[in-house]
This record gives sequence, structure tokens and C-alpha cells, in this order.
Amino acid sequence: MVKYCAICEKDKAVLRRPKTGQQICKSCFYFVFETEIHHTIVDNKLFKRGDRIAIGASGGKDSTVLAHVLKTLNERYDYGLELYLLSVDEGITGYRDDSLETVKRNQQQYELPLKIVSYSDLYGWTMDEIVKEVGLKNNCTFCGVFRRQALDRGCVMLGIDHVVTGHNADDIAETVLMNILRGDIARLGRCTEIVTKGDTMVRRSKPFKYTYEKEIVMYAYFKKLDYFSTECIYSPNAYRGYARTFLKDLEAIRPSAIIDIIHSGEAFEIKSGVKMPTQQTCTRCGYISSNELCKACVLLEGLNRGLPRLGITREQRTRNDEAKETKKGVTKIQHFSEIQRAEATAPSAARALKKVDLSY
Ligand SMILES: Nc1ncnc2c1ncn2[C@@H]1O[C@H](COP(=O)(O)OP(=O)(O)OP(=O)(O)O)[C@@H](O)[C@H]1O
Repeated sequence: MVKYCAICEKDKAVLRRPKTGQQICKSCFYFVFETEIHHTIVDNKLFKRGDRIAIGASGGKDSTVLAHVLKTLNERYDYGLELYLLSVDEGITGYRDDSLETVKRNQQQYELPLKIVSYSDLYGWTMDEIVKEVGLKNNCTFCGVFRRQALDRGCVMLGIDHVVTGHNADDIAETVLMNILRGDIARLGRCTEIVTKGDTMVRRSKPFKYTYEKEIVMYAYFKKLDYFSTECIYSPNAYRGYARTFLKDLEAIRPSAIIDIIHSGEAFEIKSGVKMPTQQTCTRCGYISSNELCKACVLLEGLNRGLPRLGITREQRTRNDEAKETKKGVTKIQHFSEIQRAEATAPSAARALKKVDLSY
């Protein structure tokens, strides 16, 4: 017996929505998927007319679908946004070089300007070189800290103050679980926020906060989007891997588990009197930091001084140690104010990227 779409009741149902279990047709799936994201954007006032938005584009499924959907919604609902693709080249041979090729094709397909910033230019180290120094155990810490700053720095170079990333509901639920397991109250409070307000110089938001990973994969598959699907060769973060497996098991029993965990994370209140980190500016590079030196500067100093565990373990580090100058001739991160100054004096350079360009 033919099963008809539970929404339009006209076309044949060809898929079961992972989020709701509804059996629906392809066009109703596209419509509900895109409309839910539109509602997330509108309800949370993520954008305003005239905003210039950088899409963190890794070439993977999440950010490719994000670029596609944002472009579609911007046109459909006339948001009036200027969209850019912003990619970070971490310097991972056989992984990021290939995925960046996908981003370059996406640039052509979506006709969006693209800016690529690299760890090598920003920090003087590629991830390939970092892994040679630190091995495979802690390399994700370096990559995560450096990427976060690299996205902000890329935005500042473009004269943009808002970046969106493809973090989806599964990613956020995993982070809630991880922060609970670690008792990390400060991060638990922040990780469910759809917009990080004021803790970085660049506003950062997650339009896929309520979007299930399985639906993103389904959307990319049915729309035949061009994305890169290989996992990072430097191995997934093991701790997150356990949280992910646990979450997938829960989802298999009860699909609403993902949203429920996000709602639980949102509902946690921090007891008054709990000491929270205070934000200041890194004395070395000007980036936002809860210590005298930001994490990226500490990690970079460790690499440059042949102490790659500096900033990873507590034992070998004192405040004086952290504040020592790096070896002469060894890279330091460019001071944020210098990028901002360059942007202020040459705004046309960033604006010129508005035209679809091939400046990578
Ligand atoms: N190299 C990068 N350049 C630009 N943005 C990135 C990069 N890596 C990650 N991001 C941004 O951070 C989001 C989450 O990254 P994560 O490492 O969890 O990748 P993911 O879940 O595989 O996402 P994707 O499928 O988009 O690669 C991405 O969707 C993207 O917006």
C-alpha cells in the first residue's frame, strides 16, 4: 500500500524525519527543514538587514548545508544579508587541502566571496607540524583554540563582526553532556547559547542549534550538495567520541533526547557565589582572554620553546613562565589591534571581496 506524505497528503512519502518520525515527501522535507531554520533565525533575532555575515566554511556537510540554506533563506525572505565564506586552513595534508577544494567549488556554486586564513600565516605552525611535536593525544586542543581565533581574525580582516558556524543540535547536546561530566560550570552556561554575546570580539551564532545532524545529512544527500565527508586524519577528540556514541544510543531509543538535553542545558542555573572567570584582553596579542595571556599565546609559546605541553598540563607552568618573551625570530600572533587598524585604513580591500573573487 502506498504511504502518502503526512504533511501534504498528496505525494508519496519517501523518508522518515529523524526528528519527528513523520513519513513525508522530499519537497515537504525541504520545506520543513528550511522553515525551522528560518524560525530559529527570526525568533532569536540572529540577523538584521544589511548585516555582513561570514559563514565558517570547512567543506563538511554542516557548513555546506549552512551556506546553501542561508543563501536560500536570504533570497526567499529577503533578509538583506551580505554573505561570505570564511575558511581556516589548519595545514592538514590529505584532509584540509582536499576539503578546501570543496569550499572553492562551493564558492562558485553559491557565488559567494571566499576568504581563507591559515594557521601557517597566523601562528607560524601547521597542524602537521604541531602533531609532529605534540603527538596525537592533545592535538585537538591546539586545533580548537587556534581555529576559534583564526575565525575571529579572518572576520576582522574582512571587516565583519559576525560569524555563523554549522554547529548542530547533536554537537550542542554532546557539549552539554561533556561539560556536565567535567563539571565545567562556566562552559555549561555558555554552550547552549545560540549567540555568544560579548565573550569574543566577533559575534558568533549557530543557526543549526535545533537542527538534527541526521536531517542535515539527509538534506545534503537529497539535494546532492557538494561536500567533503572524510573525518579528520588526526583523529576525533576521544572524549567527545564517547559523548557522541552515548547520544546516538539515546537518540535511537528516543529521538527527542537531543533536544531534551539542549533544553536541560539551557535550564541549568548557576548558583550565586560560584566564581566565574573574568574577561580581559591578552597582554600579548590583544585577544579576549580570562588570563593574562590567551590560550593560543600560551600554546604557541610552548611550541616555540619546545615545551608543547605548556598550557595543556598545569605542572610545568607558572605565571612568570607564561609571560616570558618567545625566542627571537619565532612567530608571535599578530596583535588584534594591528589587524583592526589595517582594516580601518584599507576598508576597501575587505569590501572588494564582495565581488566573487578568487583571492585564495
Ligand atoms: N577549517 C574550518 N574553516 C572554517 N570553519 C570551520 C572549520 N572547521 C570548522 N568550522 C566551523 O565550525 C563548525 C563545526 O566544526 P566541526 O569541527 O564540529 O565540524 P563538523 O561537525 O564536521 O562540521 P562540518 O560538517 O561543517 O565540517 C563547522 O560547521 C564550521 O562552520
